[in-house]
Amino acid sequence: MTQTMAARNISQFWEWGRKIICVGRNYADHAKELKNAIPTEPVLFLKPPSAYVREGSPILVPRYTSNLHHEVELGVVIGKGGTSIAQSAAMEHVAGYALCLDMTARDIQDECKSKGLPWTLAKAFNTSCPISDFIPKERISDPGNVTLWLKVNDQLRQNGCTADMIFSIPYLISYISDFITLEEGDLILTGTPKGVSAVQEHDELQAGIQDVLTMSFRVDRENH
Ligand SMILES: O=C(O)/C=C/C(=O)CC(=O)C(=O)O
Ligand SMILES: [Mg+2]
Repeated sequence: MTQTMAARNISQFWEWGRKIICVGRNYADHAKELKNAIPTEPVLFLKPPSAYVREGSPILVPRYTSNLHHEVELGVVIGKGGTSIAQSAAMEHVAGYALCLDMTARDIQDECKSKGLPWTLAKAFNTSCPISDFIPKERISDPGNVTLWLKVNDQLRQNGCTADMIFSIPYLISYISDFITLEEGDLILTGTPKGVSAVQEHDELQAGIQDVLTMSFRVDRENH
């Protein structure tokens, strides 16, 4: 019997087990609301692919946090890998976008920061990266100027524009690829604008990118 491998489809990149590279403090208004200095270089951290959660499944509040925050972000999906990518060529490496949440256990992050420890348990737990459907590149003509918003139980909490990013998407792709080889299917989370706040079990989160797409997630408590 011959077995054929199903062709991999970038529109399901979250199934590929690739890297999720996150940029922090990339909006001055968010850096200020958390009393952080404006960065002079991108702040990077990682999430594992097990962080992905798709619409229809809940965001689970880890049992060890009592302050889980939402952060709405534009995700950039890499279509062509590379190392030391020039800024001028960076957009050729983009296959498309996704609307993403960088769920953050803020109390754990604060504790890690005060002890000089990594943010892994604050940022990389299961379901810490809710994502929308894949958005083909052609559907967002200027990713450097789109609005992102997030509501909790119908109340608007975040409403920002990617034009306010400190480091642009081409700059981030070039910067990251100097240190970490980018591969097809990797996702870059480009940072969150101001308005982050706590979510609770049973909350309903809705988020959107301009007139391109919306997504919804329910919050549940982890029960093991
Ligand atoms: O330094 C802090 O207190 C918090 C930083 C973040 O959580 C950074 C982000 O993930 C972001 O800005 O999107
Ligand atoms: Mg973030």
